[in-house]
Amino acid sequence: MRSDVAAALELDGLGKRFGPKIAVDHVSLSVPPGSFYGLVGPNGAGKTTSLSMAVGLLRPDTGHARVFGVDVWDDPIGARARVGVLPDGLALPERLTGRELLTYLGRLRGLDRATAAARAGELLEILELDQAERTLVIDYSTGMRKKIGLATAMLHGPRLLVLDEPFEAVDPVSALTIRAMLKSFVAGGGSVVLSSHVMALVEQLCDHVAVIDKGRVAAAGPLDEVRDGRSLEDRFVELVGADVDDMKGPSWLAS
Ligand SMILES: Nc1ncnc2c1ncn2[C@@H]1O[C@H](COP(=O)(O)OP(=O)(O)OP(=O)(O)O)[C@@H](O)[C@H]1O
Repeated sequence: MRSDVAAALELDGLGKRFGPKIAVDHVSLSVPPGSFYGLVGPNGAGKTTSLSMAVGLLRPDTGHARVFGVDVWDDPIGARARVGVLPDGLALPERLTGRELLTYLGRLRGLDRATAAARAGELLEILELDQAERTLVIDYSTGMRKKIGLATAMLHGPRLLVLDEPFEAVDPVSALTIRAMLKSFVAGGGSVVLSSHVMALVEQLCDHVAVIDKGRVAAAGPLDEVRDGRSLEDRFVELVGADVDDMKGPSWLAS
């Protein structure tokens, strides 16, 4: 496949088993370049496992993942240059300040000193982390870690961002900042794939969506096609087969 016409991200029959548990069962998805793609699914559906395989962090048992036509396992360096990743539970060097971390990672990714410093400063300011200039990453709150993780994903100027729950634990003002940043990234021709449990957010931000359930793709495509005239939440509940009438708390808590 030629990279100038390729999907931003293509998953082709990805599968992963952990012992007897089939976490991901032949997932195939195509993310068009320039799209804002949401991945939703119940807890344990296989979203994180799929995204980890998609960006080369976890080796699949079956299938392939390609970033702009570049196979993430055949050409990991080529693929990594094109994608920025916010993984679940990102491990960061903790004994650095946010600025030191971004500058260091920028240099590791081949940016010259001046560019690394300028991008670090700009990202810290946009994400409102510049106040934490003298704070070590180990002392960051969960939301601040999410924001610095997002900054590390963007630092090398990739054309695709793959973000596992980027809004989790982020305060509403920061969430607005991140949304605006991602929207302008897409408006400028970038592509975003993100997972989220917040249907309203996916509905507002994304133009494409995939519903993952029990390791499989239950539905995927343009948002309006997947919603099929309903809210995403209603469609989601319908697709994953939740019995809303049967939902109740423990009997001892009701009395
Ligand atoms: N390293 C692992 N070892 C064993 N089982 C795993 C491992 N990672 C994931 N699983 C299992 O694979 C399944 C899919 O997990 P995954 O984390 O991909 O789901 P998810 O859709 O991201 O869930 P959530 O929305 O709760 O984050 C789950 O049943 C999980 O317990």
